[in-house]
Amino acid sequence: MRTQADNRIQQAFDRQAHPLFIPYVTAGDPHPDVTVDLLLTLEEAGADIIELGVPYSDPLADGPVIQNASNRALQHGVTLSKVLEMGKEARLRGVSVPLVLFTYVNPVFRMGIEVLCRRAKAAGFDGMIVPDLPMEENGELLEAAKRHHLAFIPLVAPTSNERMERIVAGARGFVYCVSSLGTTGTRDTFSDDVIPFLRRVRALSAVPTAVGFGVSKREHVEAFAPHVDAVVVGSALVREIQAVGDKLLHPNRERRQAGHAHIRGFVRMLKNG
Ligand SMILES: O=P(O)(O)OC[C@@H](O)[C@@H](O)c1c[nH]c2ccccc12
Repeated sequence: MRTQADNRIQQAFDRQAHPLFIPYVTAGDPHPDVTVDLLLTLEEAGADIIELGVPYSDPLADGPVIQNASNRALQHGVTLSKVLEMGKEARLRGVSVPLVLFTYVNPVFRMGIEVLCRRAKAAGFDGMIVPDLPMEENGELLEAAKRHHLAFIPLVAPTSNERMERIVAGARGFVYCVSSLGTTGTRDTFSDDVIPFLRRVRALSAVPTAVGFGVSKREHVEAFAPHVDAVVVGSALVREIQAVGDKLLHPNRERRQAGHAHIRGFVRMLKNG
């Protein structure tokens, strides 16, 4: 039985041309007051689903770009609770694309799995990604997510091998295929075995598949497009946001709008070429 959240994410996959474009941004970077404006800008630019990252002090899976974004957000006191409030504000201000809460597992345990799932759903989130919670330990979160109609989106890596089937079997919303080992961060090229890996996951998965890690150029999107249902772009976008951070925070409205126009242009270039 498809739940409402699956439906909102599933509707995105049913209605939009594939691959969908899924940007990741760190909530609170460059400032908490800018985050919801950025979500509106990303939706205007054509984002089909948005991954909103909770900054964390020990982001093991992240490269320097997102580590720095997390640090900037943490300096502004951004917490999991505040990110949930941003989700609520985004819905009130008309963000309609599915929102996926991205968080490391510690903040989840600190808030409590049941409380987090209830509050995330109430705040308008449709799914969640928790990269440092292995399948063998995700049972309680999987159950709570299902109870609260939140899609639990697992990560699979080229090294998942025999665990891949079980990881994919628990997926709701979509499966996140990690293109390469190591941490997040833009890459110029990808190994030849990424596409066979993507095809393997797609053959196993009952839900759509997305590829992330390193996607930063239009040619990456074009190369992966036939083999996935969505592409995720984080670091390359976070880097652009940092580049126009001063504009996004400028007291002058025209300067702020120029910052948002830059982000819209970057997303459109990646998504549409
Ligand atoms: O930054 P990249 O290389 O474009 O990859 C997406 C990534 O940023 C986003 O999905 C994400 C941010 N932090 C993560 C940690 C683990 C897995 C995924 C992520």
